[in-house]
Amino acid sequence: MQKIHIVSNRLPFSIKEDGENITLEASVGGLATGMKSIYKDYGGTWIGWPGIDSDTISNDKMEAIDNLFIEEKCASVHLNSEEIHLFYEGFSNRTIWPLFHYFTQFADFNQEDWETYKAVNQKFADAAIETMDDGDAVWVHDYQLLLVPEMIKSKKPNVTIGFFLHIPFPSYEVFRMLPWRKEIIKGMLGADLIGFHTYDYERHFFSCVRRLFGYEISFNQIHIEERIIIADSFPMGIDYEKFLKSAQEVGMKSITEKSELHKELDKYFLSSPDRKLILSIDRLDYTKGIPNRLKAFARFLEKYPEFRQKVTLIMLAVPSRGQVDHYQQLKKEVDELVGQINGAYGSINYTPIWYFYRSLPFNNLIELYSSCDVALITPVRDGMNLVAKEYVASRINNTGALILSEMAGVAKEMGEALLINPVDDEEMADCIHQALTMPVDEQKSRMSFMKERIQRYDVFKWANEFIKSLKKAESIQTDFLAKRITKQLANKLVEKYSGSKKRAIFLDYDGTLAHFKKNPLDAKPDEELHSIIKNLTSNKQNTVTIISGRDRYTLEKWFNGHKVNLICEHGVWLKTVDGEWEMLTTVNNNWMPNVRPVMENFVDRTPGSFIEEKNYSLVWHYRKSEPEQGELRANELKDELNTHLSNHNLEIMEGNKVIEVKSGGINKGVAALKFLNNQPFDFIMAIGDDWTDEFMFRELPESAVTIKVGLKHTKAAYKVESVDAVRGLLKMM
Ligand SMILES: O=P(O)(O)OC[C@H]1O[C@H](O[C@H]2O[C@H](CO)[C@@H](O)[C@H](O)[C@H]2O)[C@H](O)[C@@H](O)[C@@H]1O
Ligand SMILES: O=c1ccn([C@@H]2O[C@H](COP(=O)(O)OP(=O)(O)O)[C@@H](O)[C@H]2O)c(=O)[nH]1
Repeated sequence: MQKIHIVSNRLPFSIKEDGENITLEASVGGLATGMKSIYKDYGGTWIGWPGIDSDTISNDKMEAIDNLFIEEKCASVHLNSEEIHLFYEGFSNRTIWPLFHYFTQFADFNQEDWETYKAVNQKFADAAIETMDDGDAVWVHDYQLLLVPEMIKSKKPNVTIGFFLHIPFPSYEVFRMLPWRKEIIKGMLGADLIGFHTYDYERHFFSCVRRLFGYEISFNQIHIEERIIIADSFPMGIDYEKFLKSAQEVGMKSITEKSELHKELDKYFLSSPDRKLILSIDRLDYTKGIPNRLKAFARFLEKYPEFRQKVTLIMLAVPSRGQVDHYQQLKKEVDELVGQINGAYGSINYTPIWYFYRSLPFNNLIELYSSCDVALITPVRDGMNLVAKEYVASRINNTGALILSEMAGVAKEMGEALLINPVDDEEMADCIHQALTMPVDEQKSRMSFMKERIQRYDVFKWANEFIKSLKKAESIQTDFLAKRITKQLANKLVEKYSGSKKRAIFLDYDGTLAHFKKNPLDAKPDEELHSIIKNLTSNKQNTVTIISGRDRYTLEKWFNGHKVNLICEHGVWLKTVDGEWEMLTTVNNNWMPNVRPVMENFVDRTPGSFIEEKNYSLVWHYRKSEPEQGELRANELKDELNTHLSNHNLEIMEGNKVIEVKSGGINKGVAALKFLNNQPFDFIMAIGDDWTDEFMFRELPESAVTIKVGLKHTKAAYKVESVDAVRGLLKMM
């Protein structure tokens, strides 16, 4: 990996104008802080939108701004009024944002917005492509740029791409509402590594990938024909030391050094020693649960009147996305609620809510964090929520209490906070009471646990862990490519094949010669496969064997007329070209009456699954079932079977969406060796796709050409990506 570039909607600087003078001001946000260490250390460029409407400024001024960005190793992507309206306010913030935060009733599905979203994503991708060399890596951020990974990958397959989603990834039941759901997933899958804040978002993503595309997922790897994609969770952190140090500095300031805000806070506490402050900070966004929070605060004042006059809520609402109607409506609602509550509970010398509708400079934020006794952070949904971590980091003596919504990603890491349901006014009101009356020892104990965690996993660690995984994703892909049969390697294998005189060729059927079908009986050989087998078997030097888990009647019917040997049921039966069926091993099936009812119970409980009965095995198929349920039940079934099988010499085999129970000691490896029977073959080749084929790969002599179909870990010497690639190779022979 050479340089690492960053692509995000916003650049990490904002433009400051003072008359004619234009300067850039560095953002202090978490993303900007974490990424600066990455793109500068790795000599990359940060590609993004400078945050201005290119229609509103002259070309000269735009050029001057671009040059300022270039000095900071940033490349700007210009957006005009229409693009800002349809891409940023439109598809990003009127479609994806509400939908991914479960505000389905707010989500617009507008074709024009979608078209512009695609076009603007292409603009970002093109800017990245122009900046990158082969071998570089790029880290793309967030929901505004979901299509960028695929757009880059399709033009530059030799760069490694990371993607991080900063907002929740919703459950499939919500995601499926999106008319362009497949395109969005395809866009993300252009990345080699996809990161989320929490495991819940990750598993929702996997579930969408499975349902929409049926791709195989093992552990956290998605297997697509020619690529492996890793998805993982990386909970974003903050610059812990910076918050801690700034809070220490604030604590040491003399009266004259203090800001106006800080003096006001001091005055508030001095006026009565038992006064308390509750803090609320967020962008004014409907996902942040501000109206519910206000109602709960009002309920608290109503339910615990002894706290009136003594407790004030400081509410900082930072203006955000003001052109989007739902944000305008929220502003109105919040203004009204604050007015009502202050009207109902306030007096000449007491204002229950101090409401600021603006952003505050960093130092003021620290003053608020360190002065407030309670932080009330109650989003209805939030990808992470860094404010919660910043509050904890700024509590230098470990006092204070954090009330946190269980719907924020950060709640997963903050088990010691007072976790609440953000729409439950009553619970929140009681929690406010609990926080305000919490003994100091308890505050310190809870706070110190949380602190330790956010100190360890800070924003730098977060960024470095992501890059480490990106490098791992790159090496997994390289390993695959090393075993992969390229055109060149295929030519070499064909040369070896042609130079040999007596050849044994073992071919698995499903997933190797034929694509999987929902109903296994539909996977019969097509014209192309018949002609491949005909061609291979017409060469007298070839001994071709189909070696499969299937029952003998099906294979005999399908390959009737071909000069091919058949090994069925994983090695129980053999039929040579002109011979009759013979058993390769002696087995009995007196265990079946015990096992069948167990499987039947699983068929009843798992819609779409069914039992296949072979002569010497029973198979439970779940390809047609709901994917997660199928896997869950498969594990359960294995567990249950183990308890029933202890008296028999049986084996449980896990194939591709099947669990097969058969007599022990039978497998494709044993069968292949018996078949070879020490004959002098000078070329042995075996191709297979699943776990049952690994027996063959292991047992055959080292000189054999063993080939795995798919990207999973294997004993085979080579890998090909698909059934079509297998057919391509066989056609060359
Ligand atoms: O760029 P804006 O439209 O002004 O919005 C500001 C940012 O809001 C979102 O923040 C998210 O990222 C945080 C850090 O990972 C996370 O803590 C929070 O829960 C998210 O909502 C958005 O994802 C960013 O792209 C915006 O720039
Ligand atoms: O006046 C303000 C208020 C907040 N913040 C910062 O805005 C970020 C908010 O991030 P969070 O993850 O909590 O929510 P988001 O707004 O990204 O959804 C935090 O780093 C705050 O310190 C800020 O810079 N100025």
